[in-house]
Amino acid sequence: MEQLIFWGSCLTVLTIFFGFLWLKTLEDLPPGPWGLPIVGYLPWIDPKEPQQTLARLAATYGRIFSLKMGSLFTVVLTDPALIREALAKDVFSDRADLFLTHGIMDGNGIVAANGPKWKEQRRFLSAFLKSAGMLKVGIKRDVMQNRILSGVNEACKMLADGNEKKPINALKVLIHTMGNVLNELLFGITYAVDDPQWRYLQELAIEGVKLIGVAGPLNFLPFLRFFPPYRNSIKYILEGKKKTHEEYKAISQRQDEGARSEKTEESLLSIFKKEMRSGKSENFNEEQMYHILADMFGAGVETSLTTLRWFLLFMAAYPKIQDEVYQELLSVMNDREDPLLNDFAQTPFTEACIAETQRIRPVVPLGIPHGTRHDTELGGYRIPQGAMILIPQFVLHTNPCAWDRPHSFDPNRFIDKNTGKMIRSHDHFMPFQCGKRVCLGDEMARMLLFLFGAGILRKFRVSLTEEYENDDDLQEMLKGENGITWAPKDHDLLFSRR
Ligand code: HEM
Repeated sequence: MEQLIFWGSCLTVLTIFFGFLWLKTLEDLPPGPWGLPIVGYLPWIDPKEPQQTLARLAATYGRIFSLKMGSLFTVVLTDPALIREALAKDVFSDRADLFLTHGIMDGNGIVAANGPKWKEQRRFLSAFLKSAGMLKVGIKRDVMQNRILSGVNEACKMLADGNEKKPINALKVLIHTMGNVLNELLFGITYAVDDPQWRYLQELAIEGVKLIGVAGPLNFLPFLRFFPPYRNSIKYILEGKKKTHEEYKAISQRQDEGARSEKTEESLLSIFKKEMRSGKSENFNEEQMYHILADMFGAGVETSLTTLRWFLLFMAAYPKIQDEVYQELLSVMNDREDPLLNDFAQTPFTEACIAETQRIRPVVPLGIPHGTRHDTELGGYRIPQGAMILIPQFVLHTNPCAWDRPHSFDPNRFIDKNTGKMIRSHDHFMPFQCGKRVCLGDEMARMLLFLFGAGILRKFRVSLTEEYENDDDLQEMLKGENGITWAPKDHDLLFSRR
């Protein structure tokens, strides 16, 4: 009996001691909800609409809070000033240790890279995009404009070829045409619409992004990859990565064997290879080249394409707003059917509709996570090294203190009532994030969205099919679906020639 009391007392003292030590580790961390061992807060995160879970937590905990995603300590920032302060610093510029970035991409490419390698590759890509015409002014900008317009024209031709009473899934048209704008930029080639290899790459882009989400359990509990249904998803993603790299290798070999043109010489592939041959840096190697090309294609096409699909969907859902856009385009373009980048400054309502689409349906509603390089401090709290930093765009974009009726589609909120001009900067609007790692292609994204959006609406009236005449069905469809991006559910639209 005495022995039992002795061991019982020892156990109690040890429990209190270790409990105290554990509580000490939580001291000064941002507040937040408790979770369970191993899985953390994951069981409470709505897998279909994780952005809604974070919005609810933000309403309770405010501008900065923390939670465990699996065993990964996560800090969520919902205050624009804190976000700007953090993302301007080197210490917040890494990527968090997710299965997607570290397990599958192994820190290669640009999106998953960290430290000096990331800095070097970012500098190289930024210079490349500028030389390719991603500029606010200058002659080179026309090169980019023409490149995009050839995609817009092909898209409009494909939409016009359809019977205007027959609904069209715009995804198929846009992924081919917008994808080819990026193919030309990255490889100097475009694919024919029925090229089987291109069809496979498109399918991969459409299906692959559905399989793993930023807040998905696989990112935090990598052992799940051995169990169904995750096993099949990972198999598909890894197989896709391998086949994509094989296709890039084949393109590269064809060009080495003489299949060259002015366009291939100016492509990212060609410029990367020159850098590789110069031997200046070990980060310019073949493996990294395939990752960079895949990253640029994924980051450029998936985001812009999904935003454009949301835009067309909202235009179809709100025909009066669409008519206002059409009238504005007509007043600036008159008989000219192809939009130009210079029209952008004179079409504030069109620009406002694109911005409102990005506000209400940010394609990355939880943002692209960052990670901390070493222990640091933010907003008066301690942030440990290796923490994941989430910038939930959806929470910022729908904060009721910053936006009137945040869940209504209302482009006029971006129009200055006195001047009629577009309000370009808004504290709580960050579709491209900000700071050191801000989207590298933000200017090109604006060009793509305007030229494709205005080009299509100048030529076509876009409408919903009968399927969505009932408002409940429409609202259900507008909830979209979450993967790497938040995309509209599969749908068809009617395109009638103006
Ligand atoms: C509507 C379209 C787009 C949206 C909403 C978007 C949004 C974003 C966001 C939120 C990030 C993360 C920034 C961060 O980590 O702080 C990002 C990164 C990136 N974006 Fe975009 N993007 C778009 C289009 C493009 C285009 C057209 C390109 C290039 C052709 C591009 C290239 C990149 C790259 C390379 C990164 C990684 C930057 C890095 O890790 O340093 N994006 N984008």
